Amino acid sequence: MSVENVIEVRGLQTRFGSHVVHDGLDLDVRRGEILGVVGGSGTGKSVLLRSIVGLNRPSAGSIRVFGMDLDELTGEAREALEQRWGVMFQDGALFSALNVRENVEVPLRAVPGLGDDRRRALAELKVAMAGLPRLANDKFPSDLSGGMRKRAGLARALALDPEIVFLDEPTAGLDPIGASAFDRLIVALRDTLNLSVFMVTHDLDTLHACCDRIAVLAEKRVLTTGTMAEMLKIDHPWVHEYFHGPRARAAQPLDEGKG
Ligand SMILES: Nc1ncnc2c1ncn2[C@@H]1O[C@H](COP(=O)(O)OP(=O)(O)OP(=O)(O)O)[C@@H](O)[C@H]1O
Repeated sequence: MSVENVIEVRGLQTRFGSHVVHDGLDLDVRRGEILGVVGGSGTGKSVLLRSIVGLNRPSAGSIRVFGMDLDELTGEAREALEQRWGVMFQDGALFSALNVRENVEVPLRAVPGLGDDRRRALAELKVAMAGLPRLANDKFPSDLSGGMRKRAGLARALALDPEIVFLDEPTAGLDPIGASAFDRLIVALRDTLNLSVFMVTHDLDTLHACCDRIAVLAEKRVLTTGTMAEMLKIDHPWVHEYFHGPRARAAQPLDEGKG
């Protein structure tokens, strides 16, 4: 059975002035998978996410999402493609002057013919789906904990019933219990909504708990992709240190740690 790729990146080069961040980067994201993107600080994980969603223009190479190149689309066609994904940025990127429900309503305002009541009800549904209590709807970002802000950002990413969700370090800054609850939420949402998930993370527990495959960014490209079991066998200094270092051992589920 052939695997359907929802994202295909080929020969991507990204440069800022003389600083080359990506050079000859290839990556596939398969429909229905949770792909974890890891790499040292500054290897260009967030820039890759921003490039795929069209916020950063590549210097060379191609990025196709659902078989379409964002750069070749204009106007309504580009908007239609952009509405097939949702992005949760690292700090939630919420509008501080809007409460949680109003933040989630922002993308819904682009839907033609959606009345105020229905838009409000839909936003409240997404807030609930992101695991926030009803009373969170009326709170402003400054009144929320870091974990609640992340969930509000997730609710906004889900507003338009996306097929792909991009998550930039979803568990960063969360306590271990909050992070593990967030991991479970991501898997549950993928399963119930048939999402494909592109997730930048440093969190080894999240990689174990959520990710079907992992892509490692190093040397300006995707050095390797595979399952956690495959990562454990890679003989590259950074990959080995990352997946076998002290933190990795602590994150390993007990059955994997044996033998
Ligand atoms: N708009 C920009 N202009 C110039 N340089 C940039 C810009 N955006 C990112 N960079 C540079 O690109 C490199 C990669 O940044 P990026 O944020 O993608 O790293 P990262 O892998 O996500 O790191 P971290 O794990 O620390 O978040 C960094 O050196 C950063 O300074």
